[in-house]
Amino acid sequence: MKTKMENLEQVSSNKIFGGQQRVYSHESSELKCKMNFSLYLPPQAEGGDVKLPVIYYLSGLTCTEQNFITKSGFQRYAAEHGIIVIGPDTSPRGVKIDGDDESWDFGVSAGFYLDAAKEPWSKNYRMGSYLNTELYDLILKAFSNVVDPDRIGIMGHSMGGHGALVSTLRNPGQYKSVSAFAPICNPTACPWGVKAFNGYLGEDKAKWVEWDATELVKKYEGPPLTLLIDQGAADKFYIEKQLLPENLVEACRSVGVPVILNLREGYDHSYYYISSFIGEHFDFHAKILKA
Ligand SMILES: N[C@@H](CCC(=O)N[C@@H](CSC=O)C(=O)NCC(=O)O)C(=O)O
Repeated sequence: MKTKMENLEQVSSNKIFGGQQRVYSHESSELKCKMNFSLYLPPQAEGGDVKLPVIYYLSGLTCTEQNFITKSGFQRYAAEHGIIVIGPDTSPRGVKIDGDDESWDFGVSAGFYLDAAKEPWSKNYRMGSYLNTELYDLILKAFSNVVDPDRIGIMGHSMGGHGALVSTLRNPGQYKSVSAFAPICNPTACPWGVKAFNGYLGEDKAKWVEWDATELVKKYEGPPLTLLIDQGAADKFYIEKQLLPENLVEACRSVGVPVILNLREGYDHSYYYISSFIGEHFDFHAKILKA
């Protein structure tokens, strides 16, 4: 299938479950660097005469666009439901900033899907605007023959789960369905979040709450939404209180936002866990996006 944008380069394409798993690259104006993203076209996209729902999948710390497409097995379910799936990268790439590769939970591969406010990060680390405006608009334009702009959902894992929740709550109506695997639910109250927010946003905690799902849900006034949260009970990051799903559930209940928390006995934080339940998440999104 041809796209309508010259700023897009196809990096790879592999047939899987009757559809095409592709990777594209493009020059990002928000991030000021070249970025990859993955795109799965289910078999129903062939011919380009029907508009299909879309799900964005946001990966976690240390990931690129590759982890989800090679490890989760999502393509079987996307093909069954006829859903296009987009997977952005997790941070700007090829931009050298002092300290950007010193730790695995900050800098490269750890963009936290927010717009940094503090120098030197604020010039490039604008993953919030990149995801929710630049890439979102690019997909609508480049794949306008197959993408249904009114049926777009989002999901993610860990840092990407935080990104999915925050993107939905900050942009009411843009994503019609949302789910997350082991999300960082309350970053202002966990070590990963405190480190990232201090680094990217600075010391002003008023800025922090604007990127924290547990805080944002308390003020949510958009269209009705049900949050699906999945959590492995044996996940070391859950046990170490990096994820704090109970805080999000409590905040949702305090304001009457429906939330489902599935605690999965014995499962950890890995893609073994994600691949075990990815089908259930596709069922959840399909029910909303195809209603
Ligand atoms: N290096 C870390 C472990 C890193 C890790 O578990 N990353 C997760 C996301 S964690 C939250 O955002 C991940 O998805 N990894 C990629 C994969 O393919 O599994 C450590 O030392 O513990």
